[in-house]
Order: sequence, then structure tokens, then C-alpha cells
Amino acid sequence: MLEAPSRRSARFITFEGGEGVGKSTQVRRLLNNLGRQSIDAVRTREPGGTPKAEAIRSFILQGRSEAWGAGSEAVLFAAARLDHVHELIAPNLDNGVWVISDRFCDSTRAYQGLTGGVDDRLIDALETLALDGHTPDLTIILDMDPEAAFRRVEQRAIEDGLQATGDRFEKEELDWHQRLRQNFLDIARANPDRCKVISAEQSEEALEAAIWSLVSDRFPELQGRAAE
Ligand SMILES: Nc1ncnc2c1ncn2[C@@H]1O[C@H](COP(=O)(O)OP(=O)(O)OP(=O)(O)O)[C@@H](O)[C@H]1O
Ligand SMILES: Cc1cn([C@H]2C[C@H](O)[C@@H](COP(=O)(O)O)O2)c(=O)[nH]c1=O
Repeated sequence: MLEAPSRRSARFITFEGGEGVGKSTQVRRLLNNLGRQSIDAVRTREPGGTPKAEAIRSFILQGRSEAWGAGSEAVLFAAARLDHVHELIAPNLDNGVWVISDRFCDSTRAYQGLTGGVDDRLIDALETLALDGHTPDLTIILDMDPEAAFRRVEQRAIEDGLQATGDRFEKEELDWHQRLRQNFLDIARANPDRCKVISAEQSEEALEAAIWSLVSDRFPELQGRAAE
């Protein structure tokens, strides 16, 4: 299992969890809070973050990889991650810019590995290859009941004027999402230093405050700074 290295001043923080738990919302809020403290930070996401990785994202999430099975999908996610790490994550960290990513390697372990049944040895090998040493310093796992999270996703679709059709993974059955939730909790238990679980069943503002408290406790350069 991954241990976070302490090699640089810029920090690499990832958000993980099931569908619709509020990751993107909290990535944005954390970025704003860091900006208010004059911390230079970029927001990114997986799959995606670079043009090549975004192309792989479209291919997978529109369902075109579905027939290939979870093992091939794990390889595709890793290919996207390899480009993302080399083209965006590593250069920013090397320049002292914090990187905040909406999903990263734990999603492959949770979705394709533990939920999709792909062998741990393949997941471990892909992770080593794609990360090339860029283990997150902190991973925040947002946890909530998937049924409640679905209601948020439906509401988001209504607000966006779209039909809630769902991507490749959002279409899975409820018990699949319940297993996924448990699998993220198991990943957190196996990586207690790097991963912190926070209940996402609270208001956006309360969750933002809980995340700021966690992040500022974790990194000495933020201590004593309150979110405004
Ligand atoms: N704490 C919260 N309470 C209520 N609604 C929320 C909360 N956080 C986010 N939402 C709403 O829930 C919906 C999903 O949020 P968001 O897109 O941030 O989740 P996500 O985890 O990134 O989703 P996905 O897995 O689909 O990318 C949005 O409409 C958002 O406004
Ligand atoms: C990185 C990664 C992602 N996934 C899945 C998880 C979600 O269903 C989608 C991404 O959509 P989001 O709205 O941006 O959360 O992709 C995965 O199965 N494996 C991965 O490694």
C-alpha cells in the first residue's frame, strides 16, 4: 500500500468517493481557501486533466470501453494517469504549485480492483507505473449513502436542464454502489496516514470547514490560518 513521501514543499491532495458525494464542489472550495492564503494551487480531475487523458475519459465514460472488461479499463485509466502525472501533476509540484485532484489512483483500486474484480497485482503494477513516485500527500474520502448521493446527482441534472442519464459507472445498480462505498472505506483503513474519511452528509459549508480543518492541521505551513 502507498505511503506518502515528504519530498517537496508543494502538496498533492486528492478527493475520492462514490458518485455525487460532492467531490468537485469541495475541490473548488478548497482551491478558493488556499488562494485566500496565497497558496498557489491548481485544480484537476481524473480521468482527465490533460488533452490525451481527456480523450481517454470520453472513450471510457461514453461506454465505448465497456465490452472490454474491467481489466482493460484499468489499463486505460492508468494510461490517462501516466500522461496526467507527467504533463500536469509533476511539473506543477516541481514548481511549488499545490495540486488538488478530483479522483486519482484510489478510484482505479475501488472501481476496477475491489468492485470490478481486477487482480490486486495488476492494480499495484499499474499504480507504480503511472504514479512514478507521485503518491498523494493527503487523500480525502467523502463518504455518504449512495441513494442520498443519487438524489443530489438528479437534482444537479435538473438544475443543468439535462436528463439524468448517467455515465458508464453511474448506471450501475444500487448494491454495486453500496459495495463501492465499502471499498473506499477499506482503502482508507489500509492507508490510515494518507487517507482521511469525512462524512459528506452535511451542508457544503460545514463540509468545507471540516476539510479546511483537516488540511490546515495536516500541513504546518497552513497552521494558524483560518478559512475566511
Ligand atoms: N454538501 C452538499 N449538500 C447538498 N448538495 C451538495 C453538497 N455538495 C454538493 N452538492 C450538490 O450535489 C451535486 C453533486 O455534487 P458534485 O458534482 O460536487 O459531486 P461529485 O462527487 O463531484 O460528483 P461526480 O461523482 O458525479 O463527479 C451538485 O448538484 C452539488 O451542487
Ligand atoms: C479515475 C477513475 C474514475 N473512474 C470512474 C468514476 C466515475 O464513475 C467516472 C468519473 O466521473 P466523475 O464524474 O468525474 O467522477 O470514472 C474509474 O472507474 N476509475 C478510475 O480510475
